[in-house]
Amino acid sequence: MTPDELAELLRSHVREVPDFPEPGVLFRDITPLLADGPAFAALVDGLAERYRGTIDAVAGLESRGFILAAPLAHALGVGMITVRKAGRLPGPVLGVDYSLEYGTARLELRSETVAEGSRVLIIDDVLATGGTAAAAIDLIERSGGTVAGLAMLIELVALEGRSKITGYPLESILRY
Ligand SMILES: O=P(O)(O)OC[C@H]1O[C@H](OP(=O)(O)OP(=O)(O)O)[C@H](O)[C@@H]1O
Ligand SMILES: Nc1ncnc2[nH]cnc12
Repeated sequence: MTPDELAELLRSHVREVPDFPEPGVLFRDITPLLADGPAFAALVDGLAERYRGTIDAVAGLESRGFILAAPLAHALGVGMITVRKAGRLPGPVLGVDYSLEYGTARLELRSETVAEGSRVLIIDDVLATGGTAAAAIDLIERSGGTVAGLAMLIELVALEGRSKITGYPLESILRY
């Protein structure tokens, strides 16, 4: 599938929900994509084709990133790293506080799950302000990994998340 075809696949399977989870936010909901077996499979296949042979692990960002990271890691035959919200992982963990389009949060990672010098692909559904992605980069690097790239299904360009992660290869399939 070409990048344009993948973008169209996404565009036709993402629902726009105004004022969720709070007034003023236009929420991009990927659940229609996940519920469509052939569409979800085509997306994972497209990502696997793009990254095959170039990475050693896939890091998924809780929780929607997990849904993408697990099948992609499986398709590539590499491990999956879980970057989780505060208090979910048994210690010892590394943690970092960050801000969201709506609210603040904390991400944690078990650094033992990142092999020294491994090339890690960070994946998530949406890049908004970039706070989550920047926090994940910080955790992977403090754990000894190398961030080989970031893959986002959707990039909300107006929120300028890309400016928080300069110097890292960031690819988004669909930009609004
Ligand atoms: O670029 P940012 O402004 O940091 O926002 C992007 C993040 O926000 C959403 O996650 P959320 O924290 O809502 O959690 P969820 O996946 O559990 O719904 C989304 O899945 C990204 O992880
Ligand atoms: N507008 C949005 N839609 C879906 N997920 C998001 N995460 C942060 N902002 C979002």
